[in-house]
Amino acid sequence: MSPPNDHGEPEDGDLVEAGPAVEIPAEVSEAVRTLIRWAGDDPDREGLLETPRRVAKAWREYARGYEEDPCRHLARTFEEVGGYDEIVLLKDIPFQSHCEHHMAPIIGKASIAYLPRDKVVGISKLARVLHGFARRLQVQERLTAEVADCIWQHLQPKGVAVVIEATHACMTARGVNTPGVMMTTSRMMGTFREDERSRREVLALMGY
Ligand SMILES: Nc1nc2c(ncn2[C@@H]2O[C@H](COP(=O)(O)OP(=O)(O)OP(=O)(O)O)[C@@H](O)[C@H]2O)c(=O)[nH]1
Ligand SMILES: [Zn+2]
Repeated sequence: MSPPNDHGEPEDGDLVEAGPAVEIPAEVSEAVRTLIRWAGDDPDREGLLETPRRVAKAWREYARGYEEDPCRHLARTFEEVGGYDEIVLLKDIPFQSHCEHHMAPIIGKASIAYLPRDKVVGISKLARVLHGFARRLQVQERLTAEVADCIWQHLQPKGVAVVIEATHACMTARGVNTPGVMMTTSRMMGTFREDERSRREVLALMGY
C-alpha cells in the first residue's frame, strides 16, 4: 500500500494535518476497528465511528518521513560565509517520533552541531533532517545515528555531534511505568570524536 503523494508543500516536519485528499484503505480502517474490539470496546458505537479514519490520518502524519529522503534538505549549501570556521549548533530542537517496538510516542529534543569544512547549510534544514527521520518507526539510537550520518555524508564537515534526549511513552505510560525518565544518546564524528577539547566545547555549547 503506497502512501498518498498529495503533500507537495509544506515540507516534512511542518505542523500540518494530513491533507483532506488522503484516501484511507478499507484494510487500515478494519485494522483499527479490530484493535478497538481487542481493547474491549464497540467500533460501531457513535463516538468511535470516525476513529479509524482519524487514526489512519494521524498515522499518515506520524509516518511522513517515509515519503522522502530526509537528506535531500541538505542539497542547497552556501560557501560564502565570511570565512566562518567555528561550530554551528542548532540547540534543543523539539521532535516527536514513535518507537518501533510499541508504536508509542517518543517525545524529546535534539541538539545538532557541525564544524564546517567549506560549506554550510540553511539552519532550518538541520531540523528538517531530524523530523524526516523522526517521523518513522524508530529506536532512539538509530535516529541519532541517521541524523549524524546524513550531515556527515552531505556536508563533509570536519565534525558532527548529535545529542538526543527523549522520553518513551512505552516506559512512562505502560510496561515498567516509570514517568519522568529520559533516555540520552549521542553520536560524535570527525573532530568531535577524535579531539577531547572539541568534544568538550560542543557539549558545553549544547549545555551539557
Ligand atoms: N534501546 C532502545 N530501547 C527502546 C527504545 N524504545 C523502546 N525501547 C525498549 O524496547 C524494549 C522492548 O522489549 P521487549 O521485551 O521486546 O518488549 P516488552 O515486553 O513490551 O518490554 P517492556 O517494555 O519492558 O514491557 C523495551 O525494553 C523498551 O523499553 C529505544 O529507542 N531504544
Ligand atoms: Zn516502545
